[in-house]
Amino acid sequence: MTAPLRLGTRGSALAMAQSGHVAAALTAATGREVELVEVLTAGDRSAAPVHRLGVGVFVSALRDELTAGTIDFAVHSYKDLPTADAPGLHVAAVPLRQDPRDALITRDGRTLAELPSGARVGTGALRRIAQLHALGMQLEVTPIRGNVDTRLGRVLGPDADLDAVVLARAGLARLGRTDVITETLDPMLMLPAPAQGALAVECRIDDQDLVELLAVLDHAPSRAAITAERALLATLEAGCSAPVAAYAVIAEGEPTSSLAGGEGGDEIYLRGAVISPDGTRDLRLSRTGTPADAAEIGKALAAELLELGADSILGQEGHAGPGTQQFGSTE
Ligand SMILES: NCc1[nH]cc(CCC(=O)O)c1CC(=O)O
Repeated sequence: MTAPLRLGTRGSALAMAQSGHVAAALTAATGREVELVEVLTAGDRSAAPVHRLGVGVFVSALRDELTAGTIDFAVHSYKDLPTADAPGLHVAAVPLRQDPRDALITRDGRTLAELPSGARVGTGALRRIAQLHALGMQLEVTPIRGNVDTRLGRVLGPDADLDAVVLARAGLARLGRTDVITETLDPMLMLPAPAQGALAVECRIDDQDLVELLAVLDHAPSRAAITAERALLATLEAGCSAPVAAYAVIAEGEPTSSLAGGEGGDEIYLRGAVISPDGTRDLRLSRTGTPADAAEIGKALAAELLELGADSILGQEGHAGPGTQQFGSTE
């Protein structure tokens, strides 16, 4: 009998939900048993704001265990992964992405457009703070952090002190809590974080059997979308806590018809934004191409944003220079 595969996971409800989901899918597809191994990360131990904890608090502990061989694979929220490659490790699968949009949860059921000026909206992510300010609604944006329940408590709990919070819809979906959502935000107004809603299933690159086994979980269109979004982020030399947003959609083309002489084929549509935290500078562009060119499309869109001055917006944020590894999501 083969020993169960050891899946390292953080202990948070969200991490356990997504690891459990991947474990079940792998067992269903391959018959291999999977055992969850809880790993404590510095991010779980500290109450400090994530942007101060810095580098990869939610990721590096799992990667250390992977490299050391105490676990066989790990599941990350893809948007929390730094753009730099992790030596010796490989993202063996990008499963079907969940809805990547952000969700608004309000205390009294008002939609975003119905919030009065001065309404207190909680979010920790610079990307969300910037886009909320860019709406020009004079919202009072309040930094918050903590796990999903803590954040929801700020607006739904008995001690609610905020009018609204913004959270990733995908996180709520994985926890079975979409019932609390007042409004799923239009990406034209609130463009998601690069790779939001996607998972990365990572193992050691030299574990060839496992690389092949995990590939059954890969969803090619999701991987192409994430490739484009993260190429944009990497080319901007920005990290997952920068006020950078990107969202790629893959449209399936008509099957090739020899009668019509059509080429058919899928198309990728990538939208990207760089917004100053106060919302006064708001660069948004989009680009289309074929999914096979996902990385090039992301790079090209980033280059266009840089031509329009994206670097000076990112520079205001203590933007690190080339070669600097950027970690640490405030999402
Ligand atoms: N660092 C927070 C984080 N990382 C991943 C998710 C859930 C969404 C996803 O998997 O993309 C969240 C919560 C949030 O943004 O509300």
